[in-house]
Amino acid sequence: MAFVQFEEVVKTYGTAMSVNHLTLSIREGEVFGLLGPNGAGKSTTIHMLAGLLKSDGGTISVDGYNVAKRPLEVKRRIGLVPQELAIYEHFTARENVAFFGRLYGLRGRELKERVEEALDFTGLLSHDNGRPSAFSGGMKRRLNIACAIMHRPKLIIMDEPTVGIDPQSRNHILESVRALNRLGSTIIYTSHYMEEVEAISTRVGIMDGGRLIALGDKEELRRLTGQESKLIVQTDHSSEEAVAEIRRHPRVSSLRELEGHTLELGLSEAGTYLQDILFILGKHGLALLKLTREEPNLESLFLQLTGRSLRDG
Ligand SMILES: Nc1ncnc2c1ncn2[C@@H]1O[C@H](COP(=O)(O)OP(=O)(O)OP(=O)(O)O)[C@@H](O)[C@H]1O
Repeated sequence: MAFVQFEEVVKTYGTAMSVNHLTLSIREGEVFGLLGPNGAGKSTTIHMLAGLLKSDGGTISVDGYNVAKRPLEVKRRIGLVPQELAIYEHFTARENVAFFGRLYGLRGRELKERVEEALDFTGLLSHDNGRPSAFSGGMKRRLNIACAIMHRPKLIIMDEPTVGIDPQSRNHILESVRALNRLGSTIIYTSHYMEEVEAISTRVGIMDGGRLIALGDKEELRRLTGQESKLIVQTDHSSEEAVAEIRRHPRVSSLRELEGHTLELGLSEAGTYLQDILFILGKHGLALLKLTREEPNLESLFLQLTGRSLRDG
């Protein structure tokens, strides 16, 4: 059974449909990446899931509990890391995490242990008495995460947790997403950074204009693009014989000759090829100057589905 289930969920603002009949199942143990440009409906979707926003139609359930009918059961299972920081500047890091722990009903030794655990997990233990006003943007985000995970939720929802932060904190956050998942939490993660989503998600949903326009694991999405991997080969000079021979290789499905003694090869699915190509180049006395492989990515899939770039928004 799905751990998170959206069934024909709708949210409208005035006449505009921000979420348009969304049906989506997320299994327990997944790191689910929700990708889409600004305004796609990602935040609206997860705010409805977390019970912060009422849907105008359809149903959402978490672990079998209907979000509208059993909000407390759902909230107990969810840790939401919001896009806007939800921490108190005048509390220390430790006081912030403890504050959220009390909201979740934790007291005494259990509270103390969980605070320790959450600070340690987010790498903030040595800054526990510092106040967020003196923290970097990345440290504030990590504190935001500590507050959201301290009750060990089964489902962690992160809304663009790495926007505008330094690379070190970004890596720390991505690493903690993986670690939380290994510890058993299901993760839903929104982003418009496709590299990030590609790197950490087990499955990806792509939203645009309130609709889910693609869904699958990386391999399924790659097949959706219908695009091949490309190999770009630059040599010191050109040879027609070498080109003819490479063109006949069973894995080479297309070949384009580019400027500067460069070939662009489209590669079909199975089988080895690199050894053979290098052998052909050597046989015809060509020296290899540069070799790069380009994989189709989520950006190209989005472009193909919508005719727009993800980054354009
Ligand atoms: N409170 C609101 N009132 C009116 N329109 C809203 C409101 N909240 C969101 N919208 C609209 O709903 C649509 C989806 O917005 P949403 O914030 O869910 O997108 P998003 O994919 O999360 O984008 P971002 O990456 O910018 O957070 C947008 O067109 C937005 O303008």
